[in-house]
Amino acid sequence: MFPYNVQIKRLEGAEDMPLPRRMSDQASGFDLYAAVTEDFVLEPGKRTLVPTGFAISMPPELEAQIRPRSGLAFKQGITCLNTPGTIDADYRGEVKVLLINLGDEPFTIRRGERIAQMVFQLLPQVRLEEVAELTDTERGSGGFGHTGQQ
Ligand SMILES: O=c1ccn([C@H]2C[C@H](O)[C@@H](COP(=O)(O)OP(=O)(O)OP(=O)(O)O)O2)c(=O)[nH]1
Ligand SMILES: [Mg+2]
Repeated sequence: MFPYNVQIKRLEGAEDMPLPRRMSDQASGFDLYAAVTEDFVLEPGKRTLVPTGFAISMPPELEAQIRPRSGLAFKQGITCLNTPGTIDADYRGEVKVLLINLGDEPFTIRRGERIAQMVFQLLPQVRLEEVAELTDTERGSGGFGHTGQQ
């Protein structure tokens, strides 16, 4: 049922941190815990890179996405600035979460709080092939709302 093994390594100073965790059996995301060493106040309109205290290694056909938690976004305006954040399969550094406060109030990031979630995705292996002409389609180059609003 779980065919993809992803290795996870706790980083120095994060021995006490919970590992990313699914909060229900079939949750898409593993919730990520802030590994800040002290409380950090994120003022409205500001952004910060939050450590998680771990690094991962996954098979090349996977990527991981860092996504916001909707509760934090709805209640406090806290989201990921670069959502979805991309964790490349060959990245071995600490997974970090780029949070921004789009709310009206300062938001305190505390160690051990769940601040985002990590979703693994299958990534098709693609190589780009340069050509002089592309195939024709009905849409052609129409886009950006060319079919109208309704
Ligand atoms: O939310 C994020 C986004 C990225 N990363 C790490 C893992 C990822 O593999 C690496 C590079 O991310 P990305 O490709 O998005 O950033 P870049 O600006 O293109 O940096 P690089 O030139 O290092 O690829 O940074 C995170 O830890 N959290
Ligand atoms: Mg990159």
